[in-house]
Amino acid sequence: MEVLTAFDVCKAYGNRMVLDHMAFDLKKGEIHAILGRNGAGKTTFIKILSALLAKDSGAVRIGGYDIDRDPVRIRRLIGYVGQDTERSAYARLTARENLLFFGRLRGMKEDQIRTRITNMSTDLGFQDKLDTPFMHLSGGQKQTMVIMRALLHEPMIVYLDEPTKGLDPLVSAQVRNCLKDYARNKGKSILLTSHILSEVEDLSDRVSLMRHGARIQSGTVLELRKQAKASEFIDMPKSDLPAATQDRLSQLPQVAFVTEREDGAVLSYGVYQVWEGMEAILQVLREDDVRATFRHRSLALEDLFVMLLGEKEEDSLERARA
Ligand SMILES: Nc1ncnc2c1ncn2[C@@H]1O[C@H](COP(=O)(O)OP(=O)(O)OP(=O)(O)O)[C@@H](O)[C@H]1O
Repeated sequence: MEVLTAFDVCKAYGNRMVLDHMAFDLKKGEIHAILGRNGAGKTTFIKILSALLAKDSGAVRIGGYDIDRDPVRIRRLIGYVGQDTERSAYARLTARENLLFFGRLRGMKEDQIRTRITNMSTDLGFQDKLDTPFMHLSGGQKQTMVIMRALLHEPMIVYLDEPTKGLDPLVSAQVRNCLKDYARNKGKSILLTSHILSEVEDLSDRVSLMRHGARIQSGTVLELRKQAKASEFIDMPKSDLPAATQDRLSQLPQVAFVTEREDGAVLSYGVYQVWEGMEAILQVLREDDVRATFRHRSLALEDLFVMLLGEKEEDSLERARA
């Protein structure tokens, strides 16, 4: 059952189209991640879904309400964790005072707020920070408190814009467990954006890929994996491969996709059949008398990101498999 549907949502800043007929839906109890490169329009879209920013056209329904007719009711149904953590709480109040204040504002009873604070702070290892003024918390601790603020009144839908940005690995894992529990055991829905693809893979039931303000793909991580142009990768240090060998390898019919790791140090050759691919690659290395260290690995969400969203896709590094 859908708790949120959005159709044909358009938004321009001046004459720059940022959302171009964006469509999206969120089901009850679902964690749905929106992925896209910087500037794809994710934050703008979430602000529109939160009734914080007006769209130019299109339709959004949340919990049976239309966002143009019932923005106030819709705001009551959602919790929002934006990227501006600093301005999401009162600096001089302690974390507990902030949470009590926002809970009261949401119409919660005092004992209900206190119980939620105790439970969430235990889950997130935040008990000993509750009485620290917000301004004296570290960046990660502030972020944790802002997440608690969003979940406090147990809203039907929570939007999280890069929720674990700036958190250490332990706290990130606690936040992820807390979010999973919120969706799986309380039946709530979560929309998140993240650039940490392992996190998306761990958390999400569904993923939507966004490019230039529009959704270009949607599905489970498994479904997206099936669309990949290659399923196995042979990684080799670029410095081990002369340019001529790189050319020959990229021309191999067994190689469906070539990508370069962000730092430019490693080339990844995507193949369908690992043995067949490896044999062909080794043959070229032998013929060119090149000694290269190489590593085999299976497809990661990062590879999908480059294949489906990356600029390299348009750069002809990738060749369609005949
Ligand atoms: N208030 C604004 N006025 C003008 N342009 C804006 C405004 N807010 C965002 N933009 C532009 O709209 C585009 C989409 O921005 P948005 O923040 O929605 O992207 P995003 O996908 O969330 O990016 P990121 O992953 O970097 O957070 C960007 O090019 C941005 O510069």
